[in-house]
Amino acid sequence: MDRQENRCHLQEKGCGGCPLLSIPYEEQIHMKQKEMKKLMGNFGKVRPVIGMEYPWQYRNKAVSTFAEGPGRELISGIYARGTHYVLPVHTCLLHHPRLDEAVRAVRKAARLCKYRPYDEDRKTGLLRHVLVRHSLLTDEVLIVLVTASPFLPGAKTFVKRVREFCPKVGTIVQNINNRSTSAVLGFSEKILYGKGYIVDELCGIRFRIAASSFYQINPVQTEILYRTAIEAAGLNGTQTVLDAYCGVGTIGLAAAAYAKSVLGVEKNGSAIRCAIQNTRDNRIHNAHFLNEDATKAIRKIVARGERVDVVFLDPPRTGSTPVFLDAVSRMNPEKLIYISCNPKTQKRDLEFLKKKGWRVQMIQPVDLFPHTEHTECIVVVSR
Ligand SMILES: C[S@@+](CC[C@H](N)C(=O)[O-])C[C@H]1O[C@@H](n2cnc3c(N)ncnc32)[C@H](O)[C@@H]1O
Repeated sequence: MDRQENRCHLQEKGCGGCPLLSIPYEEQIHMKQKEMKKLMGNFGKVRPVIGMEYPWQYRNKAVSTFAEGPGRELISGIYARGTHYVLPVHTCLLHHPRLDEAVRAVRKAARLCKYRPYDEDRKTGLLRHVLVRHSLLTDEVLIVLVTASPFLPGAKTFVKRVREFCPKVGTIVQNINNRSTSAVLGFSEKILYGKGYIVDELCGIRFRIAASSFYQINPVQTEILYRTAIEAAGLNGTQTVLDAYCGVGTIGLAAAAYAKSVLGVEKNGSAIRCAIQNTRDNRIHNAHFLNEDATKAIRKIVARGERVDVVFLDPPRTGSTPVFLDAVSRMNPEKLIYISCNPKTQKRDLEFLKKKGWRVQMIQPVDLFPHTEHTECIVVVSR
């Protein structure tokens, strides 16, 4: 690995995005292995962490926050560690280069349109953040411009300029966030240009990704994650599958070819609309999706006396709920495949399942987030 790549001027200025950057990647993997063994070792053998061949430029998503520069010019970047001061970011070692190109285009167009950054204290100005997503399949970029109020003066000129400066921009969405919050996105949005989503491919399946849908940020490692999880499920075409916390349907739709049927459950409405459309676009006839809280959905399934053979669950960082785990346990599937980006809450949930008589069969960490302290982990559980 090129040693030069381990140097970043942003880190010296206080960027907290890559806390492990100064450590060689092989050593990072070694540290993550030790960490996972310490955390999960009581459940059984922890397989070697699957690292990334080229652990750079892997991110398909970036968020840049607007602020005022020293000469009152519009700048954008990330908050310096532990502060509310925005560090200007022009390039990042972890971003796909198209993301930086798109953010530069937005900044340049916004300056030409004389847009001002939103000031949280004074409640003045317009622009809060820009979120960009890139598709490795089409090389297209989705731009989400987050504004504090709905009116975007000269929106047509803004769109024209952004497309001139970055021709790979496939769609531009305006998201309105007028709340006092650290959350990036607000609840309402309008499409300024294009279809409002981009299409990417994982495991041979095409996925629509809308502005507010969850989508894994490292597509190369995500393919490895999903293939490993689906293989570990041991599907042979006869099993019924539940994909809980399914996002745009990625795991369930990738597993559908090996299952009798798939039911996906997700509480984000726009993600579930994408999931339904993704089944149609990929001509998958044995998958269905439900827009509901996963805990409520599983309780209803169990109350109806129904059961599924295999459960994939991939909850948010907070993990699942005792009610969900209890209901799944009572439903008694052959296998649970628990995928998590937060092994601490995963461990808590596994301890709950252990008390109900479940046993861990496989622990497979996958490094989805090189140069950061985070690790994704697949755990297979059965009775
Ligand atoms: C870590 S993501 C996994 C998504 C998907 N499996 C994937 O790999 O792209 C967690 C998902 O759970 C959804 N979610 C969060 N809380 C939920 C709940 N209580 N019920 C159902 N879905 C929920 C989020 O919207 C998000 O899409």
